[in-house]
Amino acid sequence: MHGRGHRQHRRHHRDPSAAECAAEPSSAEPGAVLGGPVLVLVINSGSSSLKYQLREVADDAAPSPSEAPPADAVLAEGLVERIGFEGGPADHAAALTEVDEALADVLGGRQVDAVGHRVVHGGERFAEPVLANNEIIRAIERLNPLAPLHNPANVLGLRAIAEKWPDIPQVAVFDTAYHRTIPEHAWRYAVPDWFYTHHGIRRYGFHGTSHEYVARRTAAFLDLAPEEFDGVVLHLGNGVSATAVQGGKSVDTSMGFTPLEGLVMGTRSGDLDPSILVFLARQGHSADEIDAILNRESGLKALAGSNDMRTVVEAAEGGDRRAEVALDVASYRLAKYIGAYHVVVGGAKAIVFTAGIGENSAPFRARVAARLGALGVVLDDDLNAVRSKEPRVISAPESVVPLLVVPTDEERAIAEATAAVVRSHQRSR
Ligand SMILES: Nc1ncnc2c1ncn2[C@@H]1O[C@H](COP(=O)(O)OP(=O)(O)O)[C@@H](O)[C@H]1O
Ligand SMILES: CC(=O)OP(=O)(O)O
Ligand SMILES: [Mg+2]
Repeated sequence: MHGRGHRQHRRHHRDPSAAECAAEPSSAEPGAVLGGPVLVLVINSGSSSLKYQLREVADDAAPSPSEAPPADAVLAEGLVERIGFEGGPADHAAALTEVDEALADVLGGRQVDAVGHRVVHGGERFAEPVLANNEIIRAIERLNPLAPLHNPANVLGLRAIAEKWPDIPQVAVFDTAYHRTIPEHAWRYAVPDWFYTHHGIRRYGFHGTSHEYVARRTAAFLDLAPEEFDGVVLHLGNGVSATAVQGGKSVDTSMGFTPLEGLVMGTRSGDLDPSILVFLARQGHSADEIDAILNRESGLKALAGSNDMRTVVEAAEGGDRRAEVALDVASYRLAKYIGAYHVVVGGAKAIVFTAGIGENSAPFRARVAARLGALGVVLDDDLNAVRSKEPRVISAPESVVPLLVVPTDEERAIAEATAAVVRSHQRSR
């Protein structure tokens, strides 16, 4: 790993014979990948950061996480932060140039077969990953106002790559897609029809790539077919969302029209009385100000002064009252949703923690578990303290509903979806 300020680029060393064999089918001509491994560059652009991963997807890789991918599937990965801020690259195009430089070494003249982008908002139109062209990119751009922290950066990433590598197929993988199975009684807000018919205002839900991957991986861990899994998946990262999964499908989720609704997040408020917005507007705050306050200045950051769960937990352990209250508010709100979704799915077979906080913060998981006594949940403190990258049980054997930690891997899911789209496109030509 070498870092220049806010950059981290990591190259993974692998068996040279494997690299050679992988180099064979890779070419700018997408026809060459059919049947062979597909070399995918995964781009996950945030508002001011860009995560990437160079991954090889084996020809027999089904989009099922029941088996671990080969240890050497990831050739390189990295993170560029502070895009548009002092010390960071000027814009996403400049960030991509840095990624390009970091990858030049690893690729050594090879060309990637495809680029897979995480796109946060796919609106009503996109229910599946799609091959991106100018028209698709414009359609994604029209959704920018619905995911202001995310979609503009996703569009920039798609355009910058199209300019840099015009012949490489690009696939957009949508956070909203998995939630297209949510029934109308769960997606509809109780407002006049024109909200929906004129503005598309409904619950869409996000983090779908992660929720779907984790639901499938959990089913495999429990020895169930994906469609036999009913449970509650908690994606606790910078953005936080809970999904009610029934029969392997999303039937409700805590984020709504935008990724602001629902739970307490790093910098987002989650649920609040909508009258608060009207009140603030009447006090003279502009729409942009209100938007910025609720998306960037709220959540843990507002309650405890930091959006980083590690800092908040340390502060609470050191006796900081604001941090203590922040953890109480966040864990209480999460427990309420878990209770609701246990009802929604007709009895969860598991409650599953994932993403940065869910996978790593034993103290936060313990605070949530402590509020689930009415469901018969019993945490095992020793199991909860185990640090591992593997799916695991953290509840006691007598727990009526088991608590699990199941690591997510959005990059793997995006890479596999991208390879599948490119292959099916080739077959249909
Ligand atoms: N070892 C850890 N212990 C506790 N919290 C952690 C740990 N590692 C990461 N986190 C928390 O995870 C959150 C970020 O989650 P992540 O899934 O990486 O977010 P995103 O991908 O949305 O940027 C932060 O609140 C961070 O503090
Ligand atoms: C949709 C969303 O909130 O994404 P993230 O957690 O990456 O901010
Ligand atoms: Mg995330």
